[in-house]
Amino acid sequence: MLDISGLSVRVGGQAVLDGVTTRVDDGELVYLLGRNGTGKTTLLRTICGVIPPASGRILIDGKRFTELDSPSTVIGMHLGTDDAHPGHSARRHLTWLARAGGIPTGRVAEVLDLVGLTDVAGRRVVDYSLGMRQRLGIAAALLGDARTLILDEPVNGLDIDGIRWLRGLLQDLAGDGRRLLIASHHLDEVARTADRVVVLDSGRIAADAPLTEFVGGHADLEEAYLAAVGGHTPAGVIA
Ligand SMILES: Nc1ncnc2c1ncn2[C@@H]1O[C@H](COP(=O)(O)OP(=O)(O)OP(=O)(O)O)[C@@H](O)[C@H]1O
Repeated sequence: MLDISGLSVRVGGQAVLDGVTTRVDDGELVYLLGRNGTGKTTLLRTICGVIPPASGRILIDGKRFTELDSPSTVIGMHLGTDDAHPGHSARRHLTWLARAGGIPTGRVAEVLDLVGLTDVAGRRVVDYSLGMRQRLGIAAALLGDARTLILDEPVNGLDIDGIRWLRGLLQDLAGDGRRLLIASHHLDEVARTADRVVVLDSGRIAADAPLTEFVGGHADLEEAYLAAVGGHTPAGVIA
């Protein structure tokens, strides 16, 4: 289980997350929604140990990130499409990540295959399209075969086939009992696959409910989302 409790985060002297409490259970596909600048990426980066929390607690299988012996085999992360050195090939990037994470390099070919990049694995990342870089980021997240997966807007840039492929992959991963927390603005995908949605608004949890319960009496997911964020102009960071 991924368990987040009373999490507050300050970035550049300003409060970005305030008292965030939620969890992702085994086999759950949870989408993190919210307006631009409301703290989704900050939450995902804090879960992945990139940003230290000001207060609160994040437990992954009962341990804090800093207590994990082999983080890449416990939590897989895709936090952006520009993580790879542009002059390196996908294969070289993943091999480096595998070595750094203590993962057998034989796994590289497996994840390249899983994301459909085998045929272009020798090409430099600078020549990759956004969709290909998304696939590479997803491959990196899958490298350690971790049971907790954190993905920041993985749908962006994927073509229609790619979106369909990713949908199936995410459902398979959740079906295997993995827990997934995914930030997204793509409500079509959320409506198709989410078990639960968590909505952030100005750094606080505005809603956290199973998809069917969240949509509830609203016409559709979009209406439910807009009701959850109050339909107001975003206030930016917390005062
Ligand atoms: N390195 C930083 N320095 C200063 N402020 C930052 C930094 N990173 C994020 N912030 C601020 O934190 C707030 C939350 O940003 P964050 O990227 O987490 O939002 P988000 O919900 O992921 O947005 P989006 O949907 O646009 O990706 C914003 O006000 C942003 O300006």
